[in-house]
Amino acid sequence: MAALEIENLGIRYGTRSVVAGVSLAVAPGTTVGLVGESGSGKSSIANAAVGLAPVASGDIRVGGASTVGRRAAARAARRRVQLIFQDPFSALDPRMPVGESVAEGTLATGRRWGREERRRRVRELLEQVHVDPDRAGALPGAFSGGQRQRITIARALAGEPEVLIADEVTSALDVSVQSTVLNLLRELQRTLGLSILFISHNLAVVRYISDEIYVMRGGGIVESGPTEALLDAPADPYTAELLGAVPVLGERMTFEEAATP
Ligand SMILES: Nc1ncnc2c1ncn2[C@@H]1O[C@H](COP(=O)(O)OP(=O)(O)OP(=O)(O)O)[C@@H](O)[C@H]1O
Repeated sequence: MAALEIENLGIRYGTRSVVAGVSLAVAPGTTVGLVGESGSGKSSIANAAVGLAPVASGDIRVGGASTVGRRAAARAARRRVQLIFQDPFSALDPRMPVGESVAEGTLATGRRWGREERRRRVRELLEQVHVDPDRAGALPGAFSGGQRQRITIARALAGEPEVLIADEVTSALDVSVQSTVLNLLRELQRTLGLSILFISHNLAVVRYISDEIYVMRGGGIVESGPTEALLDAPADPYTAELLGAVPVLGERMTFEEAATP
């Protein structure tokens, strides 16, 4: 069974349809990339998975359980998904010590936490994302953009998600910092067995991290497949166009070179 399964999804804001007939699956412990131009509906899909965008038709399931609707079972299924947003500068409350932000993330587990147990958990999570746990009392302003993004990842992990949705998580970061965040996600996936839906408009970034890729345009999927097969022989002209716009990561090219627009 897929960790995340989107079936024939339709999303409408009022009368405006922005996503139609989208189906995709993330197998357990894998990363699926969702790539496409701005406005193609990627973020709407991410938001719909956690109940922040209106599902007009179809279904989104986590481990077989539907996340759509107001029933308690759907709310519980939505808690099994954590979303990490693009902007590490606005994602953390500037007046709240980062350790408290991470501690808040544990609420999504639905369990009660003792004070000492939570404190230990926050330290462990910060260590997991390579942020010094002794800095848990510092405000977000004391950290760099890359560190803040890692702290938002720690907060998402605090909810013990089965599925992590990363929406343009590297877009606001300098290219030199992007690869450290991507490598962290790869490492966490290995150690925690996470399933990841990784959303970006940047094909080089998606290629670096994804086992499979879905290409989106105008609210629908135009093509999908295993990363290398899809990029070696794109069947859709739009994929070829996206591919033409970025240098290909090769043996001689570093991630930084390939990701620089
Ligand atoms: N809350 C909303 N209300 C109305 N329209 C919205 C809302 N959110 C997004 N849209 C519209 O839905 C369409 C898809 O937007 P979405 O953000 O999902 O695309 P995207 O591929 O993630 O693009 P980007 O990378 O720019 O965020 C756009 O035309 C956008 O204007």
